[in-house]
Amino acid sequence: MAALVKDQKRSEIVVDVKPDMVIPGTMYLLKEAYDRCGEVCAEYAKTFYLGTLLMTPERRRAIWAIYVWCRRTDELVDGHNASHITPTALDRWELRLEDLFAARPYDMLDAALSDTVSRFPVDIQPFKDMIEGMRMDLKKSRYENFDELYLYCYYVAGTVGLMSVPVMGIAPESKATTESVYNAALALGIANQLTNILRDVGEDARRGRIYLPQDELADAGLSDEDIFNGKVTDKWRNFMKIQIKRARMFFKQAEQGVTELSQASRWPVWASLLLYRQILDEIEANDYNNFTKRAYVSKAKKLLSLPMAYGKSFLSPSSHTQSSLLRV
Ligand SMILES: CC(C)=CCC/C(C)=C/CC/C(C)=C/CC/C(C)=C/[C@@H]1[C@@H](COP(=O)(O)OP(=O)(O)O)[C@]1(C)CC/C=C(\C)CC/C=C(\C)CCC=C(C)C
Ligand SMILES: Nc1ncnc2c1ncn2[C@@H]1O[C@H](COP(=O)(O)OP(=O)(O)OP(=O)(O)O)[C@@H](O)[C@H]1O
Ligand SMILES: [Mn+2]
Repeated sequence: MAALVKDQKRSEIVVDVKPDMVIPGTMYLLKEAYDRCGEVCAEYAKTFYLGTLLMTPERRRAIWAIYVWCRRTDELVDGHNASHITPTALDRWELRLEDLFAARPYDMLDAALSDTVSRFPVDIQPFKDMIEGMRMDLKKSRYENFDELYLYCYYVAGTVGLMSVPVMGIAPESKATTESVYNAALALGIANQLTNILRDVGEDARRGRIYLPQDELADAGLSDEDIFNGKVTDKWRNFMKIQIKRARMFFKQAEQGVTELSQASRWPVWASLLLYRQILDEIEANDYNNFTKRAYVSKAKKLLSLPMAYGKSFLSPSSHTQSSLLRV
């Protein structure tokens, strides 16, 4: 009898969690949709893709779906058709986002994300904020101070951290507050974006954009002209040292949070943290010439980072482990 009650309960949960099981054929389409998301991720971001291969299958495909939505959002303002993009197009993209969160996806790739947000407690706000970041990017090409730049980084990258945590999961044994884990995820997004900006200074300048705090440039005795001329001077080196130091601070802040994630998610996040942070080392190795040289991490270094990340993934979450060790 007890077993029967148990079975009854279990099947209720199954129906609750997987409404798509009801329509024959949907599961097959959904698999196709997720597979396509995986292909897009593999094509655009080998490093992230590699990282996701280390996750559990459910989490992996959910991260792929999130990745693809972020990539499509970014392509709206950065891709080939970007010059035709208007704020109205972004408004339409936001309506479409609301629809997919309400289980009304427009296309296959949206359908994958729609399924993901029905399975994991992902909030719509960071997605909306990312679109807001793209709106900002359309109308703004200078940042007065770090506060303004931080806000931009939150919109386009901090949001990715917030979207990912509910999928990656916090370790059940972790004693860290949920808030502190989200703060670390936010910090990793900011750190990645700051690194991305420092790597791409020359490329962005050629598009008339300077994602560096204007007041700090002035303090260093630098002007927009200096960036457009792209000459590596001591003033530039000193400015860059400060910017790199700040990006590393955000990576440091993120480190504490990675350890609180569920075991299977720690390795890929460590891997992406270590890999992305090394871009900063490469900028230094290029003697701060980020005008004409693109800092990149060699294949060998990328490969070496994987076992390093694996090792770090065994650092245990904050729990009573330490105090109980002390008690022994
Ligand atoms: C395993 C893992 C790290 C998964 C996250 C994958 C994911 C959903 C990525 C989305 C990335 C994306 C397409 C964002 C759109 C805006 C954008 C382009 C941001 C830049 C990314 C770098 O991309 P790339 O090098 O390809 O740049 P180019 O376009 O080629 O110039 C960003 C710099 C931001 C990326 C930010 C993150 C990946 C946030 C990472 C934080 C977490 C995964 C949270 C981890 C949790 C804790 C507690 C630390
Ligand atoms: N097929 C490609 N065509 C054009 N640019 C590319 C291509 N592949 C990579 N890039 C550019 O070169 C940079 C470095 O590429 P790399 O393969 O090291 O990283 P990735 O594939 O972008 O992965 P991640 O973004 O996770 O580091 C990328 O950020 C991207 O801007
Ligand atoms: Mn990339």
